[in-house]
Amino acid sequence: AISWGKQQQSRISHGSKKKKKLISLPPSPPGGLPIIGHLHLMGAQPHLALRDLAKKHGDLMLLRLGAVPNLIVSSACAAEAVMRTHDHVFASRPRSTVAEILFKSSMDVGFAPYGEQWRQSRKLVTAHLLSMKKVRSFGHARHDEVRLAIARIHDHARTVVDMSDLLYSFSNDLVCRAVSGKFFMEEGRNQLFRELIGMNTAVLDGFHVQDYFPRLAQFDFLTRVVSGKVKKLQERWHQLLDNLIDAHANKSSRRSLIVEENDDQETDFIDVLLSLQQEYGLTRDQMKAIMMDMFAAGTDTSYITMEYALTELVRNPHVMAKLQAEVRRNTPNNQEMVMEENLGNMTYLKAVIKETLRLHPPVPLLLPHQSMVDCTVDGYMIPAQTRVIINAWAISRDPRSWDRAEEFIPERFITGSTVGIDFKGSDFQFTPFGAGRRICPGLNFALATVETMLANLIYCFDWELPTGKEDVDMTDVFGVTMHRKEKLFLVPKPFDVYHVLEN
Ligand code: HEM
Repeated sequence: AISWGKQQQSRISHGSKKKKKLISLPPSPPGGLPIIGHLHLMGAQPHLALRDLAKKHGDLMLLRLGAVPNLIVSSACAAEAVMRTHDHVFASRPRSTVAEILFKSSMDVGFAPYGEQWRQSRKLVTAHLLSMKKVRSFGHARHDEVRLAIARIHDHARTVVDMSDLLYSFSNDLVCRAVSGKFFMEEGRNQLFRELIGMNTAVLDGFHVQDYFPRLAQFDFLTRVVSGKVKKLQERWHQLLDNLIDAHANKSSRRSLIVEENDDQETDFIDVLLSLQQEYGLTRDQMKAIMMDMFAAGTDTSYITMEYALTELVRNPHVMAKLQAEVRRNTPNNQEMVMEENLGNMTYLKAVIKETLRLHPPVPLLLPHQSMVDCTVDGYMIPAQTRVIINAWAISRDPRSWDRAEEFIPERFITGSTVGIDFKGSDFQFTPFGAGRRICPGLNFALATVETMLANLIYCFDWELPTGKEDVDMTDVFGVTMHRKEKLFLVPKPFDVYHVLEN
């Protein structure tokens, strides 16, 4: 345990009695209060508050939030120490009571502590649900869903369209379709999914006494009320997912299709999980926890990325024009849509998406990590069971790593000193998907979704702000995922895609 002495100095000794080497804890801001510790310093925008504190106290800093010690990581170098050099120590997750109820004792991937159960689920997800091959096999489904979304926009062309709602529905429907195939639309299930996913985000985002004051929580009335609410939500999820699994299990012919490992077919995640049940010894609860993870992790994140990308494009007309030229030049002029095979040469599109993720990482503090044993990082002692918050948002706007860090300049990924920097987990100044053992396994799924949709939005329409609007409000709302406060309303003007060459 950490001793919070006068200077928050817990010193441990190494070596023989004669040669004692003292190692101190990372610096800690003054002003910690009894009981709540540094909680009051976090405010409504913790990513900003933590960045400002780090400027004064260092890139590795220790904060006590309630009763829990938190290591705050605020530079590329410190992030590399935690997610590469000592990744094996920091690859666990802290206990989250809400996640434990929702995901039945953390049988999922995202909230599970490091260990055999997590390793198994993670292997299953990366090898069978989110592999590159599997992502490619959803190409038709993606095109279908993009086509539907584009048709909806056409229906409202030249009027003000709620693009936030449209992009959210698109993202939601695509993940639902990947998980449960054509069943997701039946009986209005996509609406039910939408409601339950929204409720998940709300409970996972909330402040929960038990996570900061574990001992107090057992006597806390509010904790019991919240737990009751989460249990009800969990029951609704389980009813829905049980129905879906049963419907799939009854279609034995579909299952035999997968046993043949015919991955090019669009087989949904439930089909795959059923076919792997024996090999992985999967229980129903595990299957449901993994499915819920896909909804929780896959919907908001992709939607937020598309919404910010479109917002930045509208605010930066020269970037929009350059991207539009690239997308229209690289799409054969007899096509009504951009197909995935056309995306290969669209370097600027990829740079625009990178720049969006740099300025607006949807998960600004990543998911919390936790140390499993005592460890020395950068000369500081980090005790076992320390929660770790990586301020990816601050790091990807850090002027020590980025020129004109606050500006939207996709070109920085094509020429200059930051060319070639990628988000795949080896450039620690840019980790919107995390890095190391806990890196997001949905990266390729997300990219395929965002690239295809964005290319089509830009190809099929010219975009304008509603009359009377000069700019878009960029206020963020902080949470596990951070999104724009205001909805994005835009006016789409259809582009005559068959006359690209003449133009
Ligand atoms: C632009 C979209 C996305 C972003 C920015 C994103 C970002 C992240 C981040 C930051 C983490 C935590 C990494 C860490 O702990 O260090 C994560 C974890 C995870 N993501 Fe994503 N994600 C996205 C899309 C998706 C999609 C589409 C899926 C699945 C369909 C997905 C599934 C997961 C899962 C299962 C985890 C937990 C991994 C683990 O704990 O081992 N993500 N993601």
